[in-house]
Amino acid sequence: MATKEHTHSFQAEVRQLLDIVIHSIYTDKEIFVRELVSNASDALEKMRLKQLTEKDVFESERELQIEITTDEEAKTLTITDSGIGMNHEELVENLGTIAHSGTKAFLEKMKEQGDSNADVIGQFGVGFYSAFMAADKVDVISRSWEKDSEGHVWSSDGASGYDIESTDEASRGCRIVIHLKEGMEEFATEARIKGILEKYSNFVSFPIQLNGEHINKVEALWMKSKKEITEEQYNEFYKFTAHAFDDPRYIMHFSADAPLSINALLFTPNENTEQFGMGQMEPGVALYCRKVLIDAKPDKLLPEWLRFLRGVIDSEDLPLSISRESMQDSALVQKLNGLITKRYLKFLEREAKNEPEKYAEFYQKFGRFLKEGIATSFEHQEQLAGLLRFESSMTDAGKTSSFAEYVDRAKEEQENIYFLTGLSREAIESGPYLEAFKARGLEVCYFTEPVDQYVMDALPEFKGKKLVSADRGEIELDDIATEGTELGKKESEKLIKFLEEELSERIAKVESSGRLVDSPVAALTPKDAPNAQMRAIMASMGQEVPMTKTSLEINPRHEVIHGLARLVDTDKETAQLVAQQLTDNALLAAGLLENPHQMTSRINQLLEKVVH
Ligand SMILES: Nc1ncnc2c1ncn2[C@@H]1O[C@H](COP(=O)(O)OP(=O)(O)OP(=O)(O)O)[C@@H](O)[C@H]1O
Repeated sequence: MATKEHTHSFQAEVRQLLDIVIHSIYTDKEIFVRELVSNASDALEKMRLKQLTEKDVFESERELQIEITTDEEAKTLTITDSGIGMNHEELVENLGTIAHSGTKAFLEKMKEQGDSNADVIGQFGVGFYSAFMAADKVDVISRSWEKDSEGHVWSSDGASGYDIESTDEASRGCRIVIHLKEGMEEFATEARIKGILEKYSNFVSFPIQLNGEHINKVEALWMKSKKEITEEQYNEFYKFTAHAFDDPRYIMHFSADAPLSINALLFTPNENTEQFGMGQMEPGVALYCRKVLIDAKPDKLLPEWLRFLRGVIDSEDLPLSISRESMQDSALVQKLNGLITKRYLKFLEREAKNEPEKYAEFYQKFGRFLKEGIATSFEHQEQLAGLLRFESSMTDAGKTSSFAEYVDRAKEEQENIYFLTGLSREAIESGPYLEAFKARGLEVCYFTEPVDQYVMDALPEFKGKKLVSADRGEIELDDIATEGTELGKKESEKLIKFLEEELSERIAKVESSGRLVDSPVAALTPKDAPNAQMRAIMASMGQEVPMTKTSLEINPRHEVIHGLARLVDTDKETAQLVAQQLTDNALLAAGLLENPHQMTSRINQLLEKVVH
């Protein structure tokens, strides 16, 4: 029963805010339910803490919960909590002025923009006052937890001010009655409210009853300690949040207090659906703030190449009202992104070490994402490079290795890590480049996926060792003693001169080197020019492939080279044919031969000479 009447004016800033809220064309009006439920949950949490220390609590036996009722006839939505409540002074302070910084920032921004831009509400959230987006009158019936406190009814139409009356009929906590304005009747229907609660408030720690039905039955597992959770619970939670039918491959659950307060539960799914040609996955790690959903599919929370992860990240440090648009620029979100990505990669490092076979399976399905990470940004390159797996000239077919293992196997003074890209292990091993490295005991990593060319182009080094493609002309390899006598210096110079003249249209440079073992010649790609793999990718993408002349390396110990050197003096015509054919052979082996048509007639000419 009301006994005393007060009439209060809103602080000027509140009036300004309400004016914007009421007249805004912001479409996501449902967020006011989230804001009010979140306030109720905060008030309950404060009550829970009070009960630990205070003896004299009003209605101390009352259950801590949120009750929501809808009344279609009266066009009202009522949200009741048994939290700490507010006394007269607190009602004036909290619901008549603007206290929290988020709303202040909101008003600043509005002033800057000078109009009631719809998006801005979504960017900042306006807490309690958002109720006026849907209401033409709001009653707050509240009684503080303190024993000697009185109950009050705060009431406003969101215009100039509000009334506060005392009442002796209030229970502890807050009952907020939203009188819906015309066109907002949907918020008085049970189904609509149920949908909103399921979307935003599924994991609120206190029971939420909607018209007597308990709605939020799934626990916010990520806020609990690992020890309290069974594998079964994790799996069930994964299925619930990721809409999955199978169990996850990896579960990573951690919490941290510094530098940010984070509770994260991340699931790596079993299958990579992108492998089945099902299109690009959507990001699926939801962002929460103290168990209240901020965004179910934020696309800037983690790097794009982690889009396969599912689960939840909860950070107390984020304002509840942070929205999709403002997330991208939020320094906090960027920090979260960096921290969590690092943690996840560390997690994978541990898994790879402890259970290499399980990791190999993961890598087979999800390695592509790690490679995407290397190719698209520098930020986590070193960690990502450490997670790569590949076959090499020192592993058996089907067995993989890592860069760290490569470095362990290499001699300490070896400054480079050598690799080759190709279509398959066989293609690389039958190519012209490997023999020089094999003969010197140098390991070469094999990369056989088309995307590898981009990955290796983007990756300059691993832990101080340069990554060098073994088909590059500028690599200096030590001379080694192999069988056969070397061509004399004079003959060699003469032969090189002849070859450079004869091949000038196709070849930039001819050199004699100790690199080759079994082949008479090899074509090497100059520095910075696209190699065979890259040229194939460019051509398949319809890009113009630049003309680059390769250099030709000759093996001064090879019989064919010795023979050719003799022919230069004795039979120039045959020498020319042999030189051209050797070049074609080298380009063909390197995957660089663009015009094979002349080969057949040339081979026929050579055959004629042989059978004569
Ligand atoms: N159900 C409630 N029970 C007790 N106090 C409440 C309740 N709802 C709101 N309040 C008080 O009113 C204040 C203002 O609420 P409002 O929603 O505008 O901002 P906030 O909750 O502080 O900020 P935000 O919503 O951005 O987190 C709260 O800080 C709280 O003290």
